[in-house]
Amino acid sequence: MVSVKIDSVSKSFGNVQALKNVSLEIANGEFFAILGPSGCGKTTLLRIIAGLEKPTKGRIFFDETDVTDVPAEIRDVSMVFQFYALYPTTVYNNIALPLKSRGLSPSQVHERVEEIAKLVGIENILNAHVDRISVADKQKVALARAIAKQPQLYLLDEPLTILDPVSRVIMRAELKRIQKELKQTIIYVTHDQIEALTLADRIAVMNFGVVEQVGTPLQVYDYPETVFVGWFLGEPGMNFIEANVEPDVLKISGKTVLREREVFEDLRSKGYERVLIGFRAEHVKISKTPSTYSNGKGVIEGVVRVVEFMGTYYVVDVESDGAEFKVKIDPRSFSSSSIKEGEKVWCTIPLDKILFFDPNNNKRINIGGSNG
Ligand SMILES: Nc1ncnc2c1ncn2[C@@H]1O[C@H](COP(=O)(O)OP(=O)(O)OP(=O)(O)O)[C@@H](O)[C@H]1O
Repeated sequence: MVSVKIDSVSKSFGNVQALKNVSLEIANGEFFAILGPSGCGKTTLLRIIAGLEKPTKGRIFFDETDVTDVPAEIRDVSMVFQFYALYPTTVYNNIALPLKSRGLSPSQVHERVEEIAKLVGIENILNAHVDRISVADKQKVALARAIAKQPQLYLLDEPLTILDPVSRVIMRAELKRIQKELKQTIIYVTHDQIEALTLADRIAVMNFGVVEQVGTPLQVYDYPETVFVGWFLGEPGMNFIEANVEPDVLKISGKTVLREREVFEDLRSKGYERVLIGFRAEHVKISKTPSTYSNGKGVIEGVVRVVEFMGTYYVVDVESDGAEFKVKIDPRSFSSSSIKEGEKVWCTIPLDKILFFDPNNNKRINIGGSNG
């Protein structure tokens, strides 16, 4: 297994700049996810790491070795794609072929096929033709074949996207188990935040060819460095509202929502008169009884616009003088009769769950103390 260093990589296709100065370091044995919306450059980056695409600028290193000009065939990586491409033969042969080409003896091949099949959970279908197995099993065979190559690096490009929702959840858990046993470096491309958050040791969140943030799942979720990362992660994404900073209070549309001298002195000393406040829907407490701001919490008055039942939770859209935000509520602490559309509500947010962003560049402002 290897570590991977991506050093200032850019890639253009004609006028399209698919990657803009991307730098990342992936540690030995790390499960590293590249997460972002469609078209953000994830696949291009993976293909550059595999050697299937050349960067316009920048270098790629495996451990200390510069592999930028090393052809794909000798980079010793295994790729698993969204659409598996299997040999039209039995499951057994699909796993055995890479082993044979590595020069293993027939008995070694047999032993290893059984080992890998067991690891991936396909030991019962070894004799089946790949045309006759389920989509989820086909993806498992693709993974087993990748493992049989015993590469120094695994590259997975949306391997679960093709599966139905139920198989996807099962395979996600399986992948996590397999990775724990494999203990290999894996780079995993996905647009699915749940996959990235549940599987990865660290995540790079990308947007428009740029890496917006790299961090552990908790870091990127709790302390997004940019508005995009806050918005992209979470269901629903983070709320953002523009607010005015006064010497000791924060106001939204002229109404005080937070009184916290230290924080606002800090913001004003940094030159901010306006900021974006960011907070997650699940950190808001909604109430029909009036509440006022006090130390350690902010209060936003508003009117309920929409109440949506999402199965395991409710999302309430609240409007406050033109600003809108979402509140997430556990059904156990909510009866749909209690909060109705059109009603006035008071929404409380703990100060340590409020982040501040620069409205000019959409980056998070570091506040001394609890704000990351
Ligand atoms: N061979 C190519 N020729 C021209 N443009 C390309 C090529 N490959 C990718 N692009 C463009 O580069 C940008 C990034 O594409 P890429 O496939 O890397 O994104 P992605 O994040 O993987 O998206 P998706 O999840 O939809 O595959 C897109 O605008 C895409 O149209």
